[in-house]
Amino acid sequence: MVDQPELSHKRAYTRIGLYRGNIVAIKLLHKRSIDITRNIRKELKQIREARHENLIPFIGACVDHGNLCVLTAYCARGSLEDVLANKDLHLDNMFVSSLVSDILKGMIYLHDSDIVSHGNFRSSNCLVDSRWVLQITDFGLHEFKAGQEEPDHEQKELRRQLWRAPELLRSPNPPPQGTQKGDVYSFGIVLYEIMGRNGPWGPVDISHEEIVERVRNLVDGRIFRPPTECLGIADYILRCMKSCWDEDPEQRPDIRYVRVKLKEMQAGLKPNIFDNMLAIMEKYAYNLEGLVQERTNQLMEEKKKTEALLHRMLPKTVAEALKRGDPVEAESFDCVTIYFSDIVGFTELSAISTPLQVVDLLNDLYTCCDSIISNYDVYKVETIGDAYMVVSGLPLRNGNRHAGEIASMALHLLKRIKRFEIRHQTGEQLRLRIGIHSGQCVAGVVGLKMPRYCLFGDTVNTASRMESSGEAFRIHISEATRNLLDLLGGYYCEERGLTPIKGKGEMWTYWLVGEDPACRLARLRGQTISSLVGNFSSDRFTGPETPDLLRHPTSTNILTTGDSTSESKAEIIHQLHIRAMKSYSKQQEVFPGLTASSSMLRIPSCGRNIANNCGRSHRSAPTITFQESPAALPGNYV
Ligand SMILES: Nc1nc2c(ncn2[C@@H]2O[C@H](COP(=O)(O)OP(=O)(O)OP(=O)(O)O)[C@@H](O)[C@H]2O)c(=O)[nH]1
Ligand SMILES: [Mg+2]
Repeated sequence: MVDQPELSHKRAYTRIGLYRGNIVAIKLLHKRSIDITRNIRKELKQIREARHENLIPFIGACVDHGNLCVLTAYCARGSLEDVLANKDLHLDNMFVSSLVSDILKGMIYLHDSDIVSHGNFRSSNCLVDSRWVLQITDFGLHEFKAGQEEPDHEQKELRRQLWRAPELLRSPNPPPQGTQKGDVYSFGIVLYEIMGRNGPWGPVDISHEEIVERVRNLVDGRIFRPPTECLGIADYILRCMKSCWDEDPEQRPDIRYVRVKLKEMQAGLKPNIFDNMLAIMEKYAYNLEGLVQERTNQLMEEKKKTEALLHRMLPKTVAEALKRGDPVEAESFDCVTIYFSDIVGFTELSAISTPLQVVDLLNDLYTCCDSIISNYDVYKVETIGDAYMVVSGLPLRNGNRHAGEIASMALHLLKRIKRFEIRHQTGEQLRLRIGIHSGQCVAGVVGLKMPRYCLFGDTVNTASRMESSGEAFRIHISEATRNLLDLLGGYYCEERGLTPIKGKGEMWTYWLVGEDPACRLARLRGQTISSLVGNFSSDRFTGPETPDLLRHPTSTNILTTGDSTSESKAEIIHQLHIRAMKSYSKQQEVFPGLTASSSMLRIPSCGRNIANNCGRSHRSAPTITFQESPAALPGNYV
C-alpha cells in the first residue's frame, strides 16, 4: 500500500492510498497496538461479509504496531455533509430522492445483517462515489476501534451527539453499536439536513452543547428538535421526518417502514441515480437531436431565402454559376427579344401623390406584373421607377420562341394593366406604353458588391426607343420582331408605317394587336414533346390538331437527353405548357373592352398574318384580339 498524503490534501476529503492499483481511503486508528480477540475477528468477518452497493466496501485492516488503520473503498465526491455544504451544487428532486433512497437501502441491509445497527449514523458517514451512489461508512468494528485516543475527542464526540437519539444521550453506558431505533432517529436528522441544506439543526442559533443538552433533557416537558417551519417540503416527508425523531423510540418506524413512507419520493424515477442520469442524458441527447434538426431546418430555410433572393436578382443559371464560384463571362446572343414599358404621365401622377403612395403604387404594379411574367419564358432585367425591362432568349436560348413569349406576355400585361386599380386614385387608369424589339445582344454580370445581370447592345436602345415612340395602351414593335412573330404564327399586327425613331432615323414599325392563344399553346406542346424525346429543336414547329392541344404529354413519352441545359429547357417548356393550357381553358370568358370570337377573326391590316400563321394552326380554337372595342376596328368580323 502506498500512502498518498499530498493527493489527499489537494483533492481528497480524507487520507488516501493505493492498494493493488486502486485508490483506497485510509482511516487511521489513534492507538498504537491491538490484540486480535475472538470478538474482533468476528467483527472483521461481519464487515467483510457486508456487501451492498450502498455500504462502503471494506478492503482490509492493518494491524501493524503503530500503524493501525482500516482501508475502505474510496468515494470520490466526499461525504454527504461535503456535498450538501457545496452551495455550487444544485441538487434537484431526482438527486435528493436518489440519495435518500440509497441511505435507506444501505440501512435496511445493515439492520438485517449481523452488524444489526450503525450506532454513529450521520451525514459525514454517508459517502458519495463518482457515480453519485451513496455508500454508508464507519459501521461495525466497534471493538476494533475502541480505546482510541482521538485528538479533539471531546469536540468530535459533541458533534457526533448532534445526530444521537435522546435515549442514547441519556444512557450512562450507551452500546457502541447503538440501536436500530437510534439509527432511525439519526436518519431523521440526516433527512432534515438533506432537505434544509443548512446543517443538522438548521438555523438554530445556540451552541452544540446547548442543543445536545436540550435534546437530552426535555425543557418544561417539551421536546427539542430542528425547526421545520421554513423547510417548505412535502407533507409526507415532514411527517416521516418527525416520526423518525419521535421522542419515544417505540413510536419511531423501523427503517423498512421509513422507506415505505418515503416511496412517493421515488415516483417516476429509476432505482439509482446513474440510471436516472442516463435517462436524463438520453432525453437530453434526444432533445439535442431535435434541436439540431430544428436548427438545420432553420438554416436550410435561411439558405433557401438567400438563394431565392439571389435568383430574384440574377438569372438562375448565372446565380448557380456564381454560387459555384465559376466565372460568368459576358455572352453574345444572336437574337433575343427585349420589352420595355413605361407609364405615360407617371411624373404628373407622382407629383400629385405622396412618396409613400408612389411606392405603394409601384409595389402593387410590379407585384401584378411579376405574377404575370412568371407564365412566360422571360427574364425581368430591371425596373427603373415606372419603367419595366424584360427579355426573352437569354440566358437560356430558346430559338425564335423569344419573340412569341415577349409578345404574349406584353398582350397579357396590357390586358391586366387596363383593369389595374390605383389605390389612392380610384377610377384612374394606368396608361401603359410598351415597346418591343428583337436582335443581337450581349449579356453579362457587372459589379462585384451588388452584381447585376445587364444587357448591352443596340437592340437594347432600339427596344427602349420603340417604347418611347409608342402610344399609351399600345404595343409598339419593330419590323424584326414582327418578322419573328410572323414565323411563329398566331400574332396579329397592324402596320404603323415609317416611324421616326430618335437616333435611328425612320423605321418600319407595327402595333401588336392580338394573338391566337391556341397557337402558343400548340407551339409549346410541340416543343414539350420534342424536348422530352431529346429532339429539342427550337426552330421546329409541330402543329397538332385541336383535340390534342388540351392533352397533356404522357409521361411514357419522357426520354430525357441527360444534358442538364436541355433538361432545364424541357422543364421550362413543360411548365409553360401546363400554365398556357390552364389559361387557354380560362379564356372562354370575354375580357371587358376586348373582342372575342370562337371563330376565325379577320383584321384587314393583319390579314396576311392570320392567313400565314393560322394555316399551320387549329382553326376551331377561339381567337382573342386585344382592341379597345369592335367599333374601333375597320372591316367585318366573321
Ligand atoms: N472522499 C472520501 N472522503 C472520505 C472517505 N472517508 C472519509 N472521508 C472524509 O473524511 C471526513 C472525515 O471522516 P471520518 O474520519 O470518518 O470522520 P467523521 O466521519 O467526521 O467522524 P466519525 O466517522 O464519527 O469518526 C469525512 O467527512 C469525509 O469527508 C472516503 O472514502 N472518501
Ligand atoms: Mg466517518
